[in-house]
Amino acid sequence: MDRVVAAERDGRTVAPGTALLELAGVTVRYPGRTALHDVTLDVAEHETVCVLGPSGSGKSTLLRAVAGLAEVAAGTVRLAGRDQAGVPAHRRGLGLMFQDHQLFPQRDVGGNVGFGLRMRRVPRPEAGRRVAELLDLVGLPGAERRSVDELSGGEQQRVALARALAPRPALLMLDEPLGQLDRHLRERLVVELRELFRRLGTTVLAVTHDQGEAFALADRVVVMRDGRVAQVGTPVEVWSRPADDFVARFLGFRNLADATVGDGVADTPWGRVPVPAGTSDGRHRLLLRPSGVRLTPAEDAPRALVRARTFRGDHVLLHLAPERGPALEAACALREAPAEGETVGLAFDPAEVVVLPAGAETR
Ligand SMILES: Nc1ncnc2c1ncn2[C@@H]1O[C@H](COP(=O)(O)OP(=O)(O)OP(=O)(O)O)[C@@H](O)[C@H]1O
Repeated sequence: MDRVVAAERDGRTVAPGTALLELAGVTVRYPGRTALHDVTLDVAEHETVCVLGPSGSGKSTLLRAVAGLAEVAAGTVRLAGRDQAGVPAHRRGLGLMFQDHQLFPQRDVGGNVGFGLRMRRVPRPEAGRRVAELLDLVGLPGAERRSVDELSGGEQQRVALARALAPRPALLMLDEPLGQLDRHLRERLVVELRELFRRLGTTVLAVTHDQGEAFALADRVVVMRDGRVAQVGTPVEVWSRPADDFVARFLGFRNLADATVGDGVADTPWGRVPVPAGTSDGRHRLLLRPSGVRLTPAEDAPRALVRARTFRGDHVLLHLAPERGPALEAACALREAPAEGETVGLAFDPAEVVVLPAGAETR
């Protein structure tokens, strides 16, 4: 496959190219509601971008706007520099794989994967070669003649992926690509997909509500909230510096409170908490990562009751009811974890305190 060879040669060693997809101020309205507000986003060539967000935040609408399946009320969608206004969905050169991947049950695996090639009148021998190559790539070598309804869910998902990739789309768009699979299979497929996209040099825009999946797959993630972009960044950036209270809560953090900082220490509902060097004085919103809430035998430390413990594999999450302030979560090694009902002293590690903008509380 020439493109595979080229991609393997150039791969990700080339500097990120220009944006393949550019959304500028894109707004989409449905009757009675605006599903996307003024969304601006670039996806570079060879990049995988995952759109994350709660149900109803506009993730699918964003894909639909790019695909030409939702009317753009304001703003522009450009692909390879060309404005897509008025370009019908089937002329945008996109590969689509939606959650209900709907293989054609009356066609065998080869018929499904080759569907887009027949539509494009790719000559039979070449189409056959490409189908075989793609089945190899997705880990189903020689499966051409198998019937799709005898495949497992994961295998069907791979066939759907091969079908989306067959016409060599400039941009592959995935909507909850692994949504219906069990966790174990999803975790495995996510690694395989990432590897596959790297080899092919595919540019991908994917939507998922699963944070783990997005972080494992994406070069960058976009967190959506109520039709707007709440944050864009690499998984590490978003995880280590959530833009605001909403993103922090979406990522599963619960230890959030208003605080007043002075001389490197914050006054919080839980007591005094040291903050990272360089934090400006004044009002802030603080996130205390559970890993930064430490247990201490110090007599003068603020105290908390251990209400519950949740086993998390490599650590235990303690659900604490502090004497002062709202509930806190603390991560602690299994062998050091106190029992439920014990009272413990608390200390806070400034390296695990994240300072969010003041007034960022969202709920
Ligand atoms: N065809 C439609 N007509 C009217 N409203 C719609 C339509 N499609 C979506 N919406 C609304 O637009 C908003 C965004 O929907 P969208 O499907 O983009 O969200 P999502 O983030 O993909 O959600 P989910 O994770 O549940 O799939 C929602 O409030 C939804 O109810």
